[in-house]
Amino acid sequence: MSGLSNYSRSQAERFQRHFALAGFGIGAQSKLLGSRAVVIGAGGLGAPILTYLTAAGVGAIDIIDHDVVDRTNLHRQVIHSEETIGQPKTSSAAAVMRGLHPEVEITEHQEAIDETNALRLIEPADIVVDGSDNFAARYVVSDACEIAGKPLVSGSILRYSGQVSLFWSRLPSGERGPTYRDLYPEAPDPGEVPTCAEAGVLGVLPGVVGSLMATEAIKFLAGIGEPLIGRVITYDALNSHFGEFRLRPDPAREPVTRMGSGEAPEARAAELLDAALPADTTPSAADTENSADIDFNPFTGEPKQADDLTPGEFRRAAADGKVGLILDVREPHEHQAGSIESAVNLPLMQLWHSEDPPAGMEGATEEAPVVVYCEHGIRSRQALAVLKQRFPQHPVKNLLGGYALWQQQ
Ligand SMILES: Nc1ncnc2c1ncn2[C@@H]1O[C@H](COP(=O)(O)OP(=O)(O)OP(=O)(O)O)[C@@H](O)[C@H]1O
Repeated sequence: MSGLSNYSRSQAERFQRHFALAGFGIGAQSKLLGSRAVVIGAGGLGAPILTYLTAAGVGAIDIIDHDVVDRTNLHRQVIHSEETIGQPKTSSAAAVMRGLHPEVEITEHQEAIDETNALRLIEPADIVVDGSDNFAARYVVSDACEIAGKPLVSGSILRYSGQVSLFWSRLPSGERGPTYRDLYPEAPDPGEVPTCAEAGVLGVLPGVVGSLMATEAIKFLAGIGEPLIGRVITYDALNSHFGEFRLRPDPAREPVTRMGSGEAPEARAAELLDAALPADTTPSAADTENSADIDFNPFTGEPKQADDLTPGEFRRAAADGKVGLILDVREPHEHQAGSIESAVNLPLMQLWHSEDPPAGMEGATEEAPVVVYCEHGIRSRQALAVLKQRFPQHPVKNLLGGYALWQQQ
């Protein structure tokens, strides 16, 4: 379907404002009508995602959710209603979607996505949109998308804040794009991060974050604009603040090749680092002998930023008592395997979901800032962006090249 003559009168009327939109028009609309989105979760995020994908004219939408509608869902899951309490969320949502756009092809999967069915469920997707609310589902969906090379719009919310990104492991350029595992390599231990049921969530928040997710999916399918690849948007409703940080694939992370294989055993971490580093970015002897001269992160190739400290600069600052707090944002097992003396461990995931400044941050000053580090200086840059956004009064620096480079010296 490409020309206007291919549209029925009612469809032409329905999409008139898209046709009139400069940069969109009949071409982009036709791409939407010819595409298929697979949406996981018909809950808080799923409600705006499913509604807007349907209204925008995505031709086929698969809904995956195993749950039934509960009254506690209704303060945010606005696709459901009092009348559908007790009914499967898939059919409750599908009824609203069919009312909105009868021509959309809806497939209901009333089942939980897991390691056994994920590849089958996402197989028909032109884009996957994850509106689930737990780590197990997010890793399964991310791993399946990485294996199948599917683009994935991912979002999460808790309390008053949320985040969105578009992960695509197999970029059209042939390069590897970042995935959820590059943002959060491993799931936190059970109980480490509270759920929305435990910590609460502002009812309107999934409306904002889910709408951002729907926007990214629609842009991607319609082929317009700049996709949110390699960037993570953060939203803090309490302070009315949008932030953004960049995300790159971790070169030390082994690509996921089969379901359930995503988490590299701890014992292999060092081996993986050596094996996965691109040859031309391995720190040379000269680089590591004189860290003051390093003006790039040898693990990513990224140039040194104004808020980066080389290992040499960090050592000198620490020796002069000019470090307020050393924050290790790696996972606890990484911290236990070896860490910088007096560093406080606060994994990135916990940092992200915590509202309070890390203990000890209050004392940080321009002369003695917080220094944040991870294994290769990738997660720590995300932590730095989060800390700067939330607590701008406390200066923060990033350890260039992370623990791996510091230790090599
Ligand atoms: N593995 C999964 N497969 C499919 N759907 C899932 C999976 N895990 C979670 N979901 C669905 O994702 C949705 C997330 O919605 P939301 O975050 O609003 O939480 P909820 O589970 O409905 O509510 P609450 O946690 O308050 O009981 C839910 O409808 C849930 O059933």
